Amino acid sequence: MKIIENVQEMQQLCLDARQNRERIAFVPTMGYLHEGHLSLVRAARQQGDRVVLSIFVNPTQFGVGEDFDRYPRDLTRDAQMAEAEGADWIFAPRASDMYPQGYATFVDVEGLTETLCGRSRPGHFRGVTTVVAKLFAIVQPHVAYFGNKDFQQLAVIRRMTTDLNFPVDVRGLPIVREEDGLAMSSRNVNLSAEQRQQALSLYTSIELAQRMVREGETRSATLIDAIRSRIEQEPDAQIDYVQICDQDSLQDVEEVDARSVLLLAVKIGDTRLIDNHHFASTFDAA
Ligand SMILES: Nc1ncnc2c1ncn2[C@@H]1O[C@H](COP(=O)(O)OP(=O)(O)OP(=O)(O)O)[C@@H](O)[C@H]1O
Ligand SMILES: CC(C)(CO)[C@@H](O)C(=O)[O-]
Ligand code: BAL
Repeated sequence: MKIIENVQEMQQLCLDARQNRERIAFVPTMGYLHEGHLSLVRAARQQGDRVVLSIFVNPTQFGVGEDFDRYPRDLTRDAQMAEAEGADWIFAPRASDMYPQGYATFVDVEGLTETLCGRSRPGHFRGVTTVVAKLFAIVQPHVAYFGNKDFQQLAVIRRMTTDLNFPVDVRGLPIVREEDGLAMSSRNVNLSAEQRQQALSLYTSIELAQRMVREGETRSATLIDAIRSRIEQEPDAQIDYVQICDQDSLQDVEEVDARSVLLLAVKIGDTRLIDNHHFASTFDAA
């Protein structure tokens, strides 16, 4: 496995791979890998001749006062984990090469970015779509893998890919959870043992909502009240949002059906966590 830092070198390797008719499967990440990321690498390994994993803590998607400096980083550990899963190339550029002096171009997806994380993190998705557009141009993947954990991010990236005619097959894969249900996240390492317990309230409140829906409750307001009460029992929890939205428009819905998604963002101490649940599976199981 090779680690490439240089933008031009990465682009040339990928151009050559495409010329050799190799299928490029791409997994964009911010590193500090866990099983969630590795599930994407495994899927990419099955589909691609070349598996490219990017590791880049993208400064443009962090707002002032957010956790850019605290974001966990360990390239040596990441490289070992990626190699064990069969990644071919790690692309780990420097911020000054991705955004050199004079950089002036940004990609903005309208509508979908105005709610949920877009509302509480102004400018966040502009940074995400800008860097993903750049990564697509550098890596030129045939297929790219993202996690459903970042449900809104995936919707925004699909919109951008369609609107800008990127010839990339964007795929979303299921949320990987710890044994007790906590969604895996690089940020989980920033939780104290006590906060780690409290963080479980995101998942237990999702379970509560599922139970209520199975028992016949479909009013979003009632479900959201129950979820908020559950999370508010935790002393260090501060709810950013609890919303139930249509899977495509991301607009709030009053009644839950098989197209609805529950989305949560909660700060536990200084650590902001997200999670979600698509109710299609709840209705299927009923
Ligand atoms: N638990 C998970 N299950 C499946 N995919 C995941 C999971 N966590 C992250 N991913 C996906 O991995 C990709 C890279 O995400 P990223 O590097 O931001 O990791 P992260 O753990 O989500 O970090 P953080 O939660 O701290 O933002 C994204 O497509 C994301 O949706
Ligand atoms: C897609 C992404 C790699 C862009 O920086 C990031 O937002 C992430 O890791 O989800
Ligand atoms: N996975 C989303 C990256 C971020 O929180 O900035």
